[in-house]
Amino acid sequence: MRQIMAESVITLKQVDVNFVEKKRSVHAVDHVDLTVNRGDIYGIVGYSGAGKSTLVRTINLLQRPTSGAVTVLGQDMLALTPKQLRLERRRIGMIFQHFNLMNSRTIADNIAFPLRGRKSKAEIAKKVADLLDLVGLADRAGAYPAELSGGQKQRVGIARALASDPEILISDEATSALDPKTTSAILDLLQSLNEKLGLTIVLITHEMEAVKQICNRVAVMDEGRIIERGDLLQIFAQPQQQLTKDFIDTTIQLDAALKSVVAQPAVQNLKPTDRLVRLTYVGDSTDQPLVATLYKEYNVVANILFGDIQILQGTPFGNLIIVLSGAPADLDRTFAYLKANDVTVQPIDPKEVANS
Ligand SMILES: Nc1ncnc2c1ncn2[C@@H]1O[C@H](COP(=O)(O)OP(=O)(O)OP(=O)(O)O)[C@@H](O)[C@H]1O
Repeated sequence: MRQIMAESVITLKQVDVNFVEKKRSVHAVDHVDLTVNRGDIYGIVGYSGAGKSTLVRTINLLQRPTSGAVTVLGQDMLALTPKQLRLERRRIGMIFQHFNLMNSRTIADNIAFPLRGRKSKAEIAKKVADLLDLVGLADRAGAYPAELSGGQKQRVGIARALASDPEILISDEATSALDPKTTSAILDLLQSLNEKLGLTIVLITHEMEAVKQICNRVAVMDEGRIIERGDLLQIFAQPQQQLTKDFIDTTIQLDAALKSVVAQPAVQNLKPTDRLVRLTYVGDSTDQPLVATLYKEYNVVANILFGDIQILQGTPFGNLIIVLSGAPADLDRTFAYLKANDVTVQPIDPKEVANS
């Protein structure tokens, strides 16, 4: 059988960035290893100051690492001459939070800018028209940036980044200045470019929601280090680090759900043997068969107080807050059954939630 091997397009090995200033030094990136494969949409998530921007800027050497190795599309980036580096950077597009457009030039001129002197006027005009079409702005070629909405400006940023047909696109908080609906539309556009053009995307963000929408792989960054990484589904199903869990919980607004759940009578009047738990699962088990099985097979009644099912890469990701009532031995068998079926069970202490 023919095996399709993943082709690595970005490899960072022990990349370290230390900013030394007069009075202090900042270890912005701390010996990071990272491999991004062709066709990935690789999310890097972390709070402000975690080192995400600095890390991704080492990919195209906008930031030179203090030490470590950077290989992009088979090139040892640190071995390139300045001229070679300029050429290599054309294969790595970049988009930014604040769009970085030239306000005195039209949309078409902004997109044409990286192509000047490299192609004939007619070729540039054709390319710009194709790019505007690709990002859904075919009718705005003559407009100026100030006449566009934030989402439209980012579409121009994307078109400009694609002008030199890059194989990799780095997105540095590209949706952070946009409202949720516009964010979602821009993420959809990035996903369609990944599919249509085979574009590899590295997406840095402080919003797990964005990662959830389009990424197939994710790394969580904290204090310059990658503290956890993996396939999106694997990370959502079995997060190991508290920070990763916190980021995932933001996507289901769990804190708000817990607060309202613990105020409900079903929780206020828990019997000593009742168990208030959170169930998390990735995959086919949906709430209804699960609840039916617990009752039929184990005599345990499950009262669902909160349920959230999202679809990640076509696979359900479910979170239930539930009261389980039954005889202690039946409850024990229920927990064993849930564990065997890869459903994570976490006890919830109502007092702790109420006081948090
Ligand atoms: N050129 C610089 N000189 C000195 N310190 C810097 C420089 N660039 C970044 N830093 C510091 O490095 C750390 C990491 O910053 P970085 O911008 O990479 O984080 P981030 O996760 O991208 O956060 P944000 O989303 O806020 O940009 C921060 O403490 C920051 O102050």
